[in-house]
Amino acid sequence: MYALKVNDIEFGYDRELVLKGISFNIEKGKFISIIGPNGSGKSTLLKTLNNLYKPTKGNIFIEGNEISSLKGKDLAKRIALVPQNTNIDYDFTVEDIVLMGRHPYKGRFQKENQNDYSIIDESLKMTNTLHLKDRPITEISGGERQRVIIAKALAQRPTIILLDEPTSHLDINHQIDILNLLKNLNKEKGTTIILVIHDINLAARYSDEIILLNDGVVLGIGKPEEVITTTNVETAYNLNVVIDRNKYTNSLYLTPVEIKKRIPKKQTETVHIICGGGTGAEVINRLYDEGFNLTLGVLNVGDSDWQHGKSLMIPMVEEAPFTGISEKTYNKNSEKVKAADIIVISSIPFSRGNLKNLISGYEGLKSGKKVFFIWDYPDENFDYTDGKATKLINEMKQTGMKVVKSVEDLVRSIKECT
Ligand SMILES: Nc1ncnc2c1ncn2[C@@H]1O[C@H](COP(=O)(O)OP(=O)(O)OP(=O)(O)O)[C@@H](O)[C@H]1O
Repeated sequence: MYALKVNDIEFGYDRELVLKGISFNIEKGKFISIIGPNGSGKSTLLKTLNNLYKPTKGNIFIEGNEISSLKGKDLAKRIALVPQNTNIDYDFTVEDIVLMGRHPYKGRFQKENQNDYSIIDESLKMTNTLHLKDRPITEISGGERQRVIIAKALAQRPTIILLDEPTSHLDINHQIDILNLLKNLNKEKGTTIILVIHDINLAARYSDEIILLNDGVVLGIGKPEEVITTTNVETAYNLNVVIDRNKYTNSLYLTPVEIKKRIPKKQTETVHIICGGGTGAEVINRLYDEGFNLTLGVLNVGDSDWQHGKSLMIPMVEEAPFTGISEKTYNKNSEKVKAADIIVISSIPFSRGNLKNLISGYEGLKSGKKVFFIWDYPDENFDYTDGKATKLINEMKQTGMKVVKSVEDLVRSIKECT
């Protein structure tokens, strides 16, 4: 049985629909983030999941029960909402606030009993707020208040906790603190956590699954790597990004990149640059600024030249990270070589992995293209291919490949022959 089943729901505040046919299932014990641009409907969705708003179409099932069939207190024993703005003006103590979480378990006029007080203490302990128990809620910090509101939700003893931007207004240290607390709850108690969050990198790091909302519809749902793709982020946020893995946490890491304005095209020639590992950056910049049409290849996804190419939106032939060039990729690169007027080989390492890149350049040369090689190696011991690469380069030189000493040299030579 699913913790939550959402079946084609629609909802709007006035005439316009804000949720436009949303469906998804959430398994018990999952940690789920809902992300999406401002106004995409995240908070509204969360409120429908807590029955604060009733969908005009579709159904929501909480642990198999249709949400509207559950009485207020029965619903509150299953699901707790930590709202976005928790400004409390009255001088309630922290303990008073957390006591409110026991409301669903009490009859009218019934006083709290010992059991309630031990659950409150346990909730305060879990959120590391026991020491604040007698303090007025108005006199504690934002981070502490967020913990206390979570403690109140815990005192409700729900199986699902919904949180609307629990980390907004918190510094990075307290953001991590709150997310670790939620992750512990999720792991130790099996509580299903569903939170709205703006920080995509934190969502990717903590979540089992992500729901990406865009303009009231689900644009993506699934594991972080299935949802956080350049295409989805571009569609939802209108943002050009590079997606990599964080080397410390190994979670997806997204970096927005500036899209440089393309200068008016001055050249009609296309230059295909064979590069990698940062050897292409300067060549790319110079030829880009000169207005040439550029293509790049073969670059492993995540490579620094790959990132550079992405940020300038240059078409390129890509290979999976840290893998050799497959036959299919090699053929794609050959297509780009054929389509180009000029081939530039940057001072790529003479490694086995790069032999195929050099061979592509050689093919271009044999088919009559102008091929330039930037000879910018610090010493003589750079051939890791038992001499194969050196032999190839020598043959290419004899076939007419032009060797240049620097990028400056390259640009001058290219301009001379175009
Ligand atoms: N109480 C309301 N009455 C009328 N319209 C509302 C109300 N609350 C939200 N809206 C509208 O519904 C749409 C979705 O708002 P919602 O707050 O759900 O988006 P969100 O994705 O949570 O946004 P944000 O990231 O900015 O918090 C917006 O166009 C918003 O203006």
